[in-house]
Amino acid sequence: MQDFLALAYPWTKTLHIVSVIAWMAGLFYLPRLFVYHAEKGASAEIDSLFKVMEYRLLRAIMNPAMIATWIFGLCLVFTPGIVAWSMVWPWTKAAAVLGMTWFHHWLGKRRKDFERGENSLPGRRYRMMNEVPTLLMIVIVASVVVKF
Ligand code: HEM
Repeated sequence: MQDFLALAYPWTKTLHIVSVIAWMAGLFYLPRLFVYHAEKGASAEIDSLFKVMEYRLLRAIMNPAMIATWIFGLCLVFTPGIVAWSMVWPWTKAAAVLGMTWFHHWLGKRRKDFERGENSLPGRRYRMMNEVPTLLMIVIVASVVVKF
């Protein structure tokens, strides 16, 4: 298994980065949809259009992309010689990735609130929360590139 992971390393990393891009696109876009939904979703027609967009973005893109990111990321973790747990970067990356996964689930809960017509947060709050994935992404990319 270790030999296979070492051989597959460039492809595993390619698939990891591709899944990360798809996941991040959704993590940036879904809170933007929530901003507009919270502020402009008054008419029944607009409300149901937002609900369909949010459902499809989460189910068809973000959930599969998050699962693929985790699978290929864990394959990289088990590839021999890639992660040195004595260094700091694997721990900062792991903490930020757990934060990103929490944020994904938080968005999923807010989507259900909108679906039930029970959203209680203003657009301003979603604008603020939109900064969370940006900050986590900076920590993650610095961790894997600088490798402090
Ligand atoms: C979900 C759990 C994740 C795990 C277990 C994981 C794990 C890993 C591992 C072990 C590497 C290999 C580092 C190397 O080849 O030196 C890697 C590479 C990378 N990861 Fe992740 N990762 C995860 C999520 C993410 C996320 C959310 C992002 C971006 C926001 C990300 C961005 C990257 C990038 C850009 C690389 C390539 C770095 C390079 O080779 O220069 N990863 N990941």
